[in-house]
Amino acid sequence: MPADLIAPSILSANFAKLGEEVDNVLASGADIVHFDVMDNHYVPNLTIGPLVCEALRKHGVTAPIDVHLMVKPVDRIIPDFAKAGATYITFHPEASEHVDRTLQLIRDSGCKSGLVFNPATPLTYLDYVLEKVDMILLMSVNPGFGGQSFIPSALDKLREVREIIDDSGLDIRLEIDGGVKVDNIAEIKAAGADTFVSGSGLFGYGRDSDPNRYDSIVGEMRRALAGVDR
Ligand SMILES: O=C(CO)[C@H](O)[C@H](O)COP(=O)(O)O
Ligand SMILES: [Fe+2]
Repeated sequence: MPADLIAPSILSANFAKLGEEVDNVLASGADIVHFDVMDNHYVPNLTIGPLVCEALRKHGVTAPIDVHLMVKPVDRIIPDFAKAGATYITFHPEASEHVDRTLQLIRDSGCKSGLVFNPATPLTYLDYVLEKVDMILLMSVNPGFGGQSFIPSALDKLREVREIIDDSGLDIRLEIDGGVKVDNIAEIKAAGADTFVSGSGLFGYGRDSDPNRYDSIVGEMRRALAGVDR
């Protein structure tokens, strides 16, 4: 069974001291850094690019960096993120002209590849490309902003994807993104997720981040996860 990975979304971190924030949340026991890239075109918000990813690597971050691309077009930014130190690069299939080519480009760039599904995006995008996918990311909010509420239909979708992955016998992570908190993380794992993005639930969206709380929140998430089977 794949290990549970906690993936703080730095979208809700204090950007004025990002390196410190990432160090603190990783020291609290989080596993991978979720890096939200928004282009004010595919989604109505604008965030960070390869320079910031590279800066985190230069700062000394060695944990995997999970780049969630919410951009259109997709392909031209992939080599830049690979050079900047991305570990995973995931993208929304409807933002790519050629999904198979984009997945291949990510792997050829030396990164792990993933497809992201919005709440209303059908899973048929997985047909024919499953063998080129290292991660499936299900959105449990509509993309563009942190701090939104978990959309419950994502639980059924998780169960569906868990079955697809298990039936395939492939080594594919199943990540959930949006509205994940201490109080719902257990039922999300029970539905099949193994990688849990949490932004506002960890850093605190719209209020001051408090590094002293990261230990206790990551600890509470771990305890909640330990109590359920996938
Ligand atoms: O991709 C995202 C938004 O498009 C973010 O990763 C996501 O919303 C995480 O933030 P929160 O845990 O606050 O929902
Ligand atoms: Fe994300």
